[in-house]
Amino acid sequence: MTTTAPRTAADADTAPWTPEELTERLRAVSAARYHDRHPFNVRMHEGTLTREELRRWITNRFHYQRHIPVKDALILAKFDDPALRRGWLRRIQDHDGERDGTGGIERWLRLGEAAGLDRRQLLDSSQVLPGVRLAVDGYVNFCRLRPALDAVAASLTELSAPDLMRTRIAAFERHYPWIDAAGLAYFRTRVGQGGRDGREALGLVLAWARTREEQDRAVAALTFKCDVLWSLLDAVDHGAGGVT
Ligand SMILES: O=C(O)c1cc(C(=O)O)c2c(n1)C(=O)C(=O)c1cc(C(=O)O)[nH]c1-2
Repeated sequence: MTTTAPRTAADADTAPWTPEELTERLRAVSAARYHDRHPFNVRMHEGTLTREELRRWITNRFHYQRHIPVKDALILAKFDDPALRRGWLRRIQDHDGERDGTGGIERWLRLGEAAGLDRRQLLDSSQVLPGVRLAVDGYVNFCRLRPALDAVAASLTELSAPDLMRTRIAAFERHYPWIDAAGLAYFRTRVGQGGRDGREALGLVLAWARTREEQDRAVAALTFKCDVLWSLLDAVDHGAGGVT
C-alpha cells in the first residue's frame, strides 16, 4: 500500500507507450523540428531565393542524395531476415536505378542540369560546403554504428517528406520557372516513394520498439535526423566565401 504512489510516478517514466502514443510522439518530433520550418526552406517556398542560392542548395543536397543508398546498404547489412533485406534493397534501387541513366541520383543530376549546373561539377563534390559534409557524415555514421531500430527510426523524417515535396513542386513551378519543369521529376517520384518508405519504416519501428527504453531511442533517433537536415540547411543558408 505504502509504495503505491511512488510506483505510479516511476511507471509514468518507464511504462511503454501504446503504438498510437509512440506514433503521436514521433509525429510531434517532426512537427516541431522537420526542415520544412527552416528559414531557408521557407524562403524557397516563398519564392525569394536567388538563382545562386537555389543552385547552392541543389549542389549541396546532391551530396545528401548520393549518400542515401550508402546508408541504406549499411542498414541492410544489419538485417538477418531475407524478406526485410529484400524490402530495404528496393530503397537502394530507387536511388541507383536498375541501370545507368535511371534512378533518383540520375533524376537529381537532371534537376541540377535544369537549373544550369554542370553534372561533372555535381559529381566531383568540389562545391560541397564543410557543414554539409559533416551533416551527411553524421547521418551515415549514425546508421553504420547504431542498431537497426535506431537507424530505421532515423529515416522516419520521410513521413513528412511527401507533403513537403508537393509544396515544393508547386513553389518551383510558380516562382522558379527558369528551371525546366522536366527537372522536377525527382520530387514527383519521391511523393510516392517517400510515403511508402515512411509507412514501412513506421511499421518496423512500432513492431521493434516494445520497451520504453527502445521507444525513447526511436524518438531520439528521429530527433537526431531532424537535426541533420536542419544543420544541412544552416550550412547552405550561411553559404561560404568563394563557394557558391
Ligand atoms: O527533399 C527533402 O526534403 C527530403 C527529405 C528527406 C527526409 O525527410 O529525410 C529525404 C529526401 N528528401 C529524399 O529525397 C530521400 O531520398 C530520402 C531518404 C531518406 C532517408 O532518411 O532514408 N530521407 C529522404
